Amino acid sequence: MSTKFPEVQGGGSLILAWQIRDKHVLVVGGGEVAAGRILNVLNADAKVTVVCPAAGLNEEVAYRVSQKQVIHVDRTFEPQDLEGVDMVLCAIDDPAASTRVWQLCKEKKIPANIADVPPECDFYFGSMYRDGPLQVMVSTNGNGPKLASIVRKKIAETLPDNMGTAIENTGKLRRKLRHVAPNIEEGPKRMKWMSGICESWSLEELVKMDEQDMDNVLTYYASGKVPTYAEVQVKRDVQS
Ligand SMILES: C[C@@]1(CC(=O)O)C2=NC(=C\c3[nH]c(c(CCC(=O)O)c3CC(=O)O)Cc3[nH]c(c(CC(=O)O)c3CCC(=O)O)/C=C3\N/C(=C\2)[C@@H](CCC(=O)O)[C@]3(C)CC(=O)O)/[C@H]1CCC(=O)O
Ligand SMILES: NC(=O)c1ccc[n+]([C@@H]2O[C@H](COP(=O)([O-])OP(=O)(O)OC[C@H]3O[C@@H](n4cnc5c(N)ncnc54)[C@H](O)[C@@H]3O)[C@@H](O)[C@H]2O)c1
Repeated sequence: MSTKFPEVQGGGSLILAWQIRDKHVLVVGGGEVAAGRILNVLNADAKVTVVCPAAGLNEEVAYRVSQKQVIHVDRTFEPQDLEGVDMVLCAIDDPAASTRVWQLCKEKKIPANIADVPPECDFYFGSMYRDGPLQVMVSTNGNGPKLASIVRKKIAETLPDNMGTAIENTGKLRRKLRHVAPNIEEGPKRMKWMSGICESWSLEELVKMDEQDMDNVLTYYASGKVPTYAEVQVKRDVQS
């Protein structure tokens, strides 16, 4: 039966942008897969501890340890390592030990990912594209990780190189707008005006927008008018 509401399509994942800034992430293992996990969580500003015998560290993980980007515990995993930890990422070549890590995490209610063991994952990793503030993640929900990487590359090919800069500038403009119109009651007007700018300005215009343009475009906000890029440039000519 078709209704006016979206059909529920069970069997998917809840894809979120998890905020782990300054949270404690424990990475168990220091091989190639661990290196990828470490980069992912460092990119999200987490505080990272790696537990792994020094002899097992690969070149990239050893580099992160030497740069003090992560704390290194030079031995195999022990249950006390879970003390004060907010998330666990396990990537070791010892299935029995990794199942033990998983069980302990469940006892302590710590979200965990045991690489390559879907039944022992609270969340899966996905294939990631990053351009400044823009992140695109592709998941095949366990069906084909290699295909996730192929789809991610196809999506990335369709995105302009400067998409990240356009988004960064939009973020700056939105923050400035909140200074100009800080009141909660202004929410609907603020959102309508901001959406208007995003819809009517081209990507190139958003990329070119500098501080002076931002201050000029914000002078239109009070009236609710969404100016064109050209109108904002006219103000600039008068100012110089
Ligand atoms: C996306 C990516 C992210 C990342 O890990 O960062 C990722 N795997 C990647 C690569 C990859 N992994 C494997 C191959 C070999 C080819 C192949 O098997 O297809 C390749 C290809 C390669 O290495 O190029 C082996 C593999 N992977 C899993 C199993 C167990 C199983 O399926 O039961 C087996 C062993 C199967 C066996 O023994 O035969 C399971 C998982 N791998 C996931 C994520 C989660 C589901 C994501 C999704 O479905 O979208 C999930 C469920 C859990 C998790 O680990 O989080 C990353 C690509 C990053 C990139 O390049 O952009
Ligand atoms: N999801 C994925 O994308 C993916 C892809 C390839 C492999 N894997 C799986 O991830 C796991 C790790 O792969 P890898 O290529 O990084 O392996 P690796 O052999 O390069 O690294 C394993 C690391 O675990 C360490 N280790 C072993 N037992 C430990 C313990 N008890 N405590 C702490 N450290 C311990 C070793 O010293 C080594 O550093 C394997 O199980 C592999 O099947 C996952």
